[in-house]
This record gives sequence, structure tokens and C-alpha cells, in this order.
Amino acid sequence: MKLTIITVGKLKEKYWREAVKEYEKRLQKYASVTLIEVADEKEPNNASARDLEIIKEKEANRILSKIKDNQYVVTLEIDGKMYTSEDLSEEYQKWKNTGKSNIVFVIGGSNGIGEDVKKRSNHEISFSKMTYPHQMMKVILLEQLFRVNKILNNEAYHK
Ligand SMILES: C[S@@+](CC[C@H](N)C(=O)[O-])C[C@H]1O[C@@H](n2cnc3c(N)ncnc32)[C@H](O)[C@@H]1O
Repeated sequence: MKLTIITVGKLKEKYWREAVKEYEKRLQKYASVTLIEVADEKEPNNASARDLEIIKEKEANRILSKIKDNQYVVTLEIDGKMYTSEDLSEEYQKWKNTGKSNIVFVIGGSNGIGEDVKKRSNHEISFSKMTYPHQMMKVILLEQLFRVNKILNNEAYHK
């Protein structure tokens, strides 16, 4: 499987970068992993709802410029479909079986995912109804993709 994760903004804190590096390394055993960071848009003080929409649109255009026509797009959205890790591993296997072997996961910036990316999305996944910081979401997603592969390979890890 070719897995790409697109996120908005750089990981500034060392602890996030180290966690990402660790799970990226673990996941590389099972899939080819590409991590792409697009620039985030500066948010003015007292930004209006319209300002935030414009920010999301600009970030969405940057995200879309990194997505290829042949990629299956999975967006991480709070209102998306929730899975257990076992169910997600079945879904992942389904993607594999149906030729969706080039998958791009998209995590939005601090204001969420713009409409144009949502329109391009083939599948929306939620990791609960709670809001997580995008940096943490990247680590959680990598860990779950690693877990999914462990489950599919019947390897000890998941409990
Ligand atoms: C800080 S959140 C953005 C919150 C924004 N108010 C929204 O409603 O999307 C940044 C990104 O992390 C991801 N994210 C955060 N919590 C999530 C969850 N529970 N499930 C799936 N994705 C989540 C989404 O991609 C989101 O765009």
C-alpha cells in the first residue's frame, strides 16, 4: 500500500516530531509512507467567520495541489464515520482488495478542512466526537495505521 498523509502547518514541537518519526518508522515495514506538510495560513487577530473561510479555502487549494487524480482520499473529520480498530482493519483490507492501494489521508489545520477538499474526499473517518489538535491527530492516525497492519498480519501488539 502507498499511504500519504497531508497535514497543514509544520510540527514545531520536538515531541510531536519524534512521535511521528517513530510511528512512521514502524509503519514503513508494512507500507510506503509519505508525509506532506502544506503551509498554514496566518490567522489575523479577531478573524471574522469570512476570514476563517478564506484561510480554509487557501489551505484547501494547497492540499488539493498535492493530491493526484488516481489517489483515494480519506479525510479525517469529526463528523465522519467512526470505527473500531478491527473494523478499520477490515475497511483497509477492502481498499487493498478493490485496487485502492494509493491512499491519501488528509488532516485539516486548526480551523478544519475546506469545502473543496471535502468535495474531493472519498471517505470520511472520525476518531470520536471530540476535537484533537491536528499535530496529535497525525500521531494517532499513524499509530492506528500501524495497528491496522498488525491486526491484518495477526501480529502481537493490539490488545
Ligand atoms: C483542531 S482540528 C479542527 C477543528 C475544527 N473546528 C473542525 O471542526 O474541523 C484539526 C483537524 O484535526 C482533525 N481532527 C481533530 N479531531 C478529530 C476527530 N475526532 N476525528 C477526526 N479528525 C479529527 C481534522 O482533520 C481537523 O480538521
